[in-house]
Amino acid sequence: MVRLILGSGSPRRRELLKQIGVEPDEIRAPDIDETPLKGEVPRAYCARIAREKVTAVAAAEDDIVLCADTTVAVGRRILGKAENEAEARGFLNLLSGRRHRVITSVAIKRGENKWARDVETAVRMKRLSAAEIDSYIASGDWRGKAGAYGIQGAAGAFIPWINGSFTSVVGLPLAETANLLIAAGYPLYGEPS
Ligand SMILES: Cc1cn([C@H]2C[C@H](O)[C@@H](COP(=O)(O)OP(=O)(O)OP(=O)(O)O)O2)c(=O)[nH]c1=O
Repeated sequence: MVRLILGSGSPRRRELLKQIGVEPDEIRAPDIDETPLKGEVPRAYCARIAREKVTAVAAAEDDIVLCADTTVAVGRRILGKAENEAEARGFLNLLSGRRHRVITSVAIKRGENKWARDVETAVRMKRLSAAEIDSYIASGDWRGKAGAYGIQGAAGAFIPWINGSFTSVVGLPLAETANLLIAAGYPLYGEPS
């Protein structure tokens, strides 16, 4: 039986996999430097980080390792996870009333073989009032989330429109992830005949 290692400490990614009936055999959170390179654009950054995460997770030859990275992009600007309330406020002020992009890159390896997909979704955030920002910051729900919001929580009320993949915004694009897992030999819908 093939073993699946989820190379992610994100509870969202574990939940999303569960949604399609996938329970990892093990969780090994990668520890890499997530600093963008000088002049690096968001999509290239996100793709690089997901691939670095999967490289960083040690696994046996026949194990499948799955990693991902979610990055919020405003033009060429990369918004990762805010470190404190002030930074989170800054992110929300920047996103307020604007369209931005959420990119999730998924990377899988099995032995020497690697597979990857980058999924981009356009998201519009309504213009936020001071009261909305204050209340959201106080809730703490921004913590640990790229761009300092989680569409799956209270901030869902701030997002009137997306074009793309909802599960990708939450942290793992399930349609693409399912395809990658199957390509790597994971028996998602039973053993291949
Ligand atoms: C935009 C957005 C991001 N997020 C989350 C998904 C990711 O967990 C997080 C982005 O951080 P990531 O660096 O992608 O992942 P992580 O640090 O949580 O976990 P790991 O590196 O171990 O895999 O933001 C939401 O939950 N909802 C949203 O709407």
